[in-house]
Amino acid sequence: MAPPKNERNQVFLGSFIHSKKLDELEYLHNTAVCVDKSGKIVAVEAEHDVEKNLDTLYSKLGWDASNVDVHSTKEGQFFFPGFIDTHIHAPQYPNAGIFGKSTLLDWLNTYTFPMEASLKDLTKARRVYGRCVRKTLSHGTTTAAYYATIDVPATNLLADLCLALGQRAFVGRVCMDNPDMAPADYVDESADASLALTRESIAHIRAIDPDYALVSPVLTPRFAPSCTRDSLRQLGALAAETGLPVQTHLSENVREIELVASLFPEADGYAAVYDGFGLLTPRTILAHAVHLSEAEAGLLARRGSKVSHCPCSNSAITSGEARVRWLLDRGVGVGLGTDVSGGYSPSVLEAARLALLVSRHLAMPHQQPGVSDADRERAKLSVEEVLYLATRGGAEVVGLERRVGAFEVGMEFDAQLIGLGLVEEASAGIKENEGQEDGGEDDGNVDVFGWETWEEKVAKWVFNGDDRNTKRVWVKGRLVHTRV
Ligand SMILES: O=c1[nH]c(=O)c2nc[nH]c2[nH]1
Ligand SMILES: [Zn+2]
Repeated sequence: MAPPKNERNQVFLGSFIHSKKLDELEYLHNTAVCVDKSGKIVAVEAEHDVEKNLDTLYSKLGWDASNVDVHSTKEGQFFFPGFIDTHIHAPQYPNAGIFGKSTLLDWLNTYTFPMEASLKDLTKARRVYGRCVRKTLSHGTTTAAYYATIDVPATNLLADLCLALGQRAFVGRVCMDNPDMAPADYVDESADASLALTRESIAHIRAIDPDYALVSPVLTPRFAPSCTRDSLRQLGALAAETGLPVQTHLSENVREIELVASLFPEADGYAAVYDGFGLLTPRTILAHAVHLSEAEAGLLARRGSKVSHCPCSNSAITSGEARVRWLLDRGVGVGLGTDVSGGYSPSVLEAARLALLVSRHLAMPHQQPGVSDADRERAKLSVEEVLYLATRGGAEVVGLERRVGAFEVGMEFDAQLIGLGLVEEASAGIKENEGQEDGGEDDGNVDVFGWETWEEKVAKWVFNGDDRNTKRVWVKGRLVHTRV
């Protein structure tokens, strides 16, 4: 069941920050963003004198003031577009933080497949998926591209929960029909069975959300080694038939790449395997893309396929550093993925901060032999750039760039209200835990003294912020999370 529809129009007043382009944030102060009952932004009035102009604004929009809810920011607060997690495995959520010293292929067998298989139990699946969706919402994730499991009822349950809890989502039943790459109790019986089950899950999602207004299916071959040629061929045909998005993994780990070369010797590289089956489309989300060749990056750019950069996972399970600047320079769209639970954190803010740090590693002198000093320096991503990847970049990766990612007329209102702790002059250094003693809000690790520029406040949020700063979250104009 979907959350109740808004019966009222809404005006959000105060400071709004969003990406204008890759390296530029726009700061809109004293601004009114008007959102109609359907969740669409119908007006953005910058430098709005609130008291004077609200009535004028309502009459311009044909709104009756008695049917409008007004939300204002408090000092130190700002609205930011909701985050887009372009790659996350909901059934792996209980394993977040559990990976030891494993790398991809042994990690899959040791931790991942057993946990995913166990979610055939729908009681367990409900507990895990409910927590995962609520937790990601609390971190400001308004859109998530989820992998579920091979199990249809559990996959459908994840879609139901996203709709009920109000998160915009892509939900994919995982296809894996290669018995050599999976435990006996966690594998599709055949390529035909894999496709039939996938169609079943698509039909369920179409039944609960006919226009895919909030939740959409996504075709999900796990990765090339998990799938037979027959299932990859049928999935490519299904992508062409339905126009549905596709998500899979690409070039994450060196041993995985060797495995792909041995399983698909006819293909000229890992990306070419997918291309040969029609799976590189403008709606394809490729997670990781750490070790791509120049030819593969060119192929992705020509096909319009996009990359989900997962710096947390790539660091945790020792996969490597994806070259984000290098991909962007070649015309490949990039967004951020938490990749729970290869990645240990469900937070896209954490992914943004790690994307920035990993880009600094690429700029270090011992890295990338043969690359010039200037090009290494260019690898560095800024605060503005990683926030772009977390919002507009992600929207492009999941094909929603016209609908979400910024505060623009015509877009839908997917947003988070961010609050940063202001250190009071009078009490600073006197009381301990002053927030709690005052009964005030817990603003976590971000301390703002009042003299910072807005650019500095945003940088402090990116490096020290967490879900304690995410006070409220809206999807399509509906309030879906309030920090208590
Ligand atoms: O990060 C990853 N997580 C997975 O679940 C997976 N499966 C194949 N390749 C994978 N990579
Ligand atoms: Zn993954």
